[in-house]
Amino acid sequence: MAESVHLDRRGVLFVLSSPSGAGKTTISRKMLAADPDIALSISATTRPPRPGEVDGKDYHFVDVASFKKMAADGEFLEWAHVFGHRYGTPRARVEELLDAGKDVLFDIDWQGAQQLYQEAGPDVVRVFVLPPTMEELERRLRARKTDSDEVIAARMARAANEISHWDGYDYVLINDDVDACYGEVAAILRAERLKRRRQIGLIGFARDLIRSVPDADTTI
Ligand SMILES: Nc1nc2c(ncn2[C@@H]2O[C@H](COP(=O)(O)OP(=O)(O)O)[C@@H](O)[C@H]2O)c(=O)[nH]1
Ligand SMILES: Nc1ncnc2c1ncn2[C@@H]1O[C@H](COP(=O)(O)OP(=O)(O)O)[C@@H](O)[C@H]1O
Repeated sequence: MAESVHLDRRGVLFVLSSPSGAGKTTISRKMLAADPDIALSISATTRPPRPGEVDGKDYHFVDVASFKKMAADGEFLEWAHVFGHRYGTPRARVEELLDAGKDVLFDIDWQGAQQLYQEAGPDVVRVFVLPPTMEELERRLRARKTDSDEVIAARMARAANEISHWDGYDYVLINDDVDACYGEVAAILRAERLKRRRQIGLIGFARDLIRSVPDADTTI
């Protein structure tokens, strides 16, 4: 059997955004569990941890002074205020993952998606997840049992604003059935990985194929 071919490619910066409660964390976890070639960008945040969240795994939980220092030192690829707290993407981990040949998953809001796109342009793939209805969104926020009524009300109040940015994304999905939605997200990632401009190894591979034909007619 012929040796299998491995071609180098540019990593995908895969952004998942949604109004709070629509299911992006659930979908992210499925992606990370199923696919060893993509890893999560772990954001820093000044919001307090929720029960079950692990420092350094879900977020880096930091105080405002530390966050401000990180921002002033240029440690963030992007950062934004969300729900009265600061959230930012540390640059170093993203660079390390890309250097190691991984794709990177970002669970960030529309402001982050916009800033990342300004930094990394065509390497970024932006996916927005919508809830089937606003009633279902609120039901999910309550079912999660991680936030007080006050926090849930603030997240619902902000949801319409977040949704209004849907048209700044490359793909928009409705998370009705979570497995179906995850299947769509996985299909997007598979197709984006195959894009010609990401497959930088193709240039040499195609050239070698052509050169390997002794009397190739390469005139057009
Ligand atoms: N711009 C930006 N947004 C972030 C970052 N990390 C998380 N977010 C967004 O901040 C919002 C609040 O996140 P969180 O408090 O974990 O609640 P969630 O909406 O239930 O996931 C979500 O829209 C996240 O996508 C970040 O590093 N940068
Ligand atoms: N398609 C779905 N149908 C029903 N419940 C869902 C679905 N997707 C996610 N959930 C649930 O809704 C809640 C919010 O999901 P989560 O992934 O935390 O949202 P987000 O990260 O967007 O805030 C969680 O309890 C999760 O289990």
